[in-house]
This record gives sequence, structure tokens and C-alpha cells, in this order.
Amino acid sequence: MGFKTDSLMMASKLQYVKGDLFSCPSTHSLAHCISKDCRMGKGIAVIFKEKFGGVNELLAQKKQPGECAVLKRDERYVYYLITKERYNNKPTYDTLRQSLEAMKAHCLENGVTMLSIPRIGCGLDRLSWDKVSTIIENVFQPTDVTITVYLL
Ligand SMILES: NC(=O)c1ccc[n+]([C@H]2O[C@H](COP(=O)([O-])OP(=O)(O)OC[C@H]3O[C@@H](n4cnc5c(N)ncnc54)[C@H](O)[C@@H]3O)[C@@H](O)[C@H]2O)c1
Repeated sequence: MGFKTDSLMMASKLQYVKGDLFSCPSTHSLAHCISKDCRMGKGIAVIFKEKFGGVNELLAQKKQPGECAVLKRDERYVYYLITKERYNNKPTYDTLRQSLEAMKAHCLENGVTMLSIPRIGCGLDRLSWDKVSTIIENVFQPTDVTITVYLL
């Protein structure tokens, strides 16, 4: 009975690792949340800005909330989920879902199957990981993308 039930359940797209996001394999693409103004003045976004630069390249993409800007760095893509207008706003679950859909489309078009993320939206942006993780599962369920969540 257990086998039958398990075989009907969909495999989770999320796996968890304790540690620093930036210790992930260099072949993994990365994603995090920012505002349309690309300020990246606080939180994990500061480290992305230091490591990958490209602020003018991101601004030039003119992405709106619900879209996703992207940089190519060596073998990986770095995704900037645009979840709000200004750095001092808070995102909604809806905008986050739309940005994740945009990232999924880019992953599928570009053969990305390994993605590492922090608990996006759930630090300074105050969303609930229970809800955000469910949204990520739903958006990526029909794909081959595996998402590793790094927890400090
Ligand atoms: N003044 C500003 O520029 C300003 C203001 C508000 C928020 N922010 C920033 O915060 C917003 C995003 O919020 P968020 O909650 O998604 O992000 P966040 O709070 O920066 O980080 C999300 C989660 O990742 C955790 N984390 C931090 N560093 C690491 C690491 N090295 N490895 C693994 N996990 C880590 C962190 O504890 C948190 O739980 C963006 O707007 C961003 O720019 C900036």
C-alpha cells in the first residue's frame, strides 16, 4: 500500500543543504530576489553584487516586477528575480510566482537543470518559507530542474 501511495506522489524538486550558498558547485546556476531598481544594498544581494557585478547590465534589461533579469557568469547563469518596484517595498507571493515562472522559462530554453538558492523572499522580505517552497515546487514540478536550498 505504501508503495502504491508513494508512486503516485510527485518527487520533490527541492533538496536542502546546510551551509553557505556560495559554496555550491560552480556549475549550479543561482537565484535570489531583488527590486527593479537593482539597489542590492542589504542582505544576500550585497554578496551577489560583490561577486558578480553587472548592475548596469541588469538595469539595461529593464525587467519589471514579475520578471527575471539574468547574468551569464562562466558555466552558470545568475538569476535576479524582480519581485518589487523599490528596495524598500515588500514583494507579494504573486509577483514572486511570476518571477519564478520567468526564470523557469529561461532555465528550459538554456538547458539549466541545477539551481541553488537561499530561502528566497524569506529574510528581509518577510515571506513565509512554507508558502514560498510550495510555490517553487508547483512552478518547477513539470521540469527536470533540481533546486538546492542552502540554509545557513
Ligand atoms: N536597502 C536595500 O537595498 C534593501 C532593502 C530591503 C531588502 N533588500 C534585499 O532584500 C531583498 C530580498 O529579500 P530576501 O528575503 O529574499 O533576501 P535576504 O534576506 O537577503 O536572504 C534570504 C535568506 O537567505 C539567507 N542567507 C543570507 N546569506 C546566505 C548565504 N550566504 N547562504 C545561504 N543563505 C543565506 C538569509 O538569512 C535569509 O534567510 C531584496 O530587495 C534585496 O535587495 C535590500
